[in-house]
Amino acid sequence: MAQMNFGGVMENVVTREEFPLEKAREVLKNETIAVIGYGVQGPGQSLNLRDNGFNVIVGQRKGGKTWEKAVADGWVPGETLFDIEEACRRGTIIQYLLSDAAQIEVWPTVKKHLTAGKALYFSHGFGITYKERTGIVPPADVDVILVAPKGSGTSLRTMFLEGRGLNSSYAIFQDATGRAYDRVIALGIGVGSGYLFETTFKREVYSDLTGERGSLMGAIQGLLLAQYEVLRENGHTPSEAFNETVEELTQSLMPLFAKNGMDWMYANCSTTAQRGALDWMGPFHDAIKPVMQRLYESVKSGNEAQISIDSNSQPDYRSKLNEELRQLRESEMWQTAVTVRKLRPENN
Ligand SMILES: NC(=O)C1=CN([C@@H]2O[C@H](COP(=O)(O)OP(=O)(O)OC[C@H]3O[C@@H](n4cnc5c(N)ncnc54)[C@H](O)[C@@H]3O)[C@@H](O)[C@H]2O)C=CC1
Ligand SMILES: CC(=O)[C@](C)(O)C(=O)O
Ligand SMILES: [Mg+2]
Ligand SMILES: [Mg+2]
Repeated sequence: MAQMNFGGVMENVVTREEFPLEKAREVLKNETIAVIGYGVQGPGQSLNLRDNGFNVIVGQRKGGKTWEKAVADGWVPGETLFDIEEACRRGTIIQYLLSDAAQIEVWPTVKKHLTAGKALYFSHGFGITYKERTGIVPPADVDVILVAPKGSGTSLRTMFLEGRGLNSSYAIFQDATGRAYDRVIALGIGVGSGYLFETTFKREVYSDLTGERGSLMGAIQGLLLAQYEVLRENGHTPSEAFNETVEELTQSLMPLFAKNGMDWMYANCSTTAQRGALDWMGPFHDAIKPVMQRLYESVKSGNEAQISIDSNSQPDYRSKLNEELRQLRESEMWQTAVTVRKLRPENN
């Protein structure tokens, strides 16, 4: 375990150098890893595990698009692809990668096959942390562990194929066998993580729900739209409003601060821009902070979890989500984006 200094605070980080793939294979050589669910994380994690030489099977509802996708990806029905119950029976490690709402519904089936010494693995602290709402309470004689890739399962797979790893956080909720640490780290390496950051189930779910509702997904759309609207309301054309709000951010300025920090991005802009940005970052911060605090409280109280459980357990939740995504796609700002993207050098 390496100790690293993050802005003056020391934290534990596991590196691939200290826990190489060969060691991970040795730790898990007698295990059958059953990946349950083949949505977004399921394919990324199971294919990386398979390519890394682990003994892995997939459990998925029979029929339907995701079963077909698993077959297309080379999982063989009756050999490495089973219905959920059979995969749970065969697995010594059960990677529970159904959507968080579906985990509640399928829990009785999984629980039945959690015999002594098995491990139950999550990629989110949701089910365990909000157990009063999910009813997910594992038996005391199994390991309960977490590896949460900090990004989409799609990126986990593409970055693995590029020979890079996506960073993940890891946690141990219950160590029944004395092997929970070795198991969780070996799985973290196996699914294609780069570095593994230590956390707890609760801290993982609180930060993850805040991040996706906040700067990563919810707040970013709110911020961009507010600026786009103000520009449009003041007579600016769609292309001008979009270029000045989104395109310049993602194509020019975001890569600069991703690479070398915000001060470096600022330093590569005009002195006029730097003066204005340094003056306005304060007011924006002060306006947004109360909303962030409200969001965190809503996460902590379980309110956000309950909203997601209630909506995502409706039979028509997929079509409702798709309808909301359609409205976003067809908004003027994101329709302008379609035309602007065509003008990028790589699309010409
Ligand atoms: N999407 C992502 O990239 C990330 C997801 N996670 C976590 O990983 C876990 C899995 O998430 P996703 O891959 O997004 O899941 P998902 O929403 O793509 O669903 C996974 C699978 O659940 C199956 N499923 C849905 N309802 C079912 C039901 N009632 N019975 C049986 N199967 C059902 C679907 O067929 C699908 O194969 C969750 O805990 C999530 O929070 C963590 C990091 C990123
Ligand atoms: C991709 C990811 O880590 C998210 C945004 O938290 C999620 O999909 O839940
Ligand atoms: Mg996340
Ligand atoms: Mg999330």
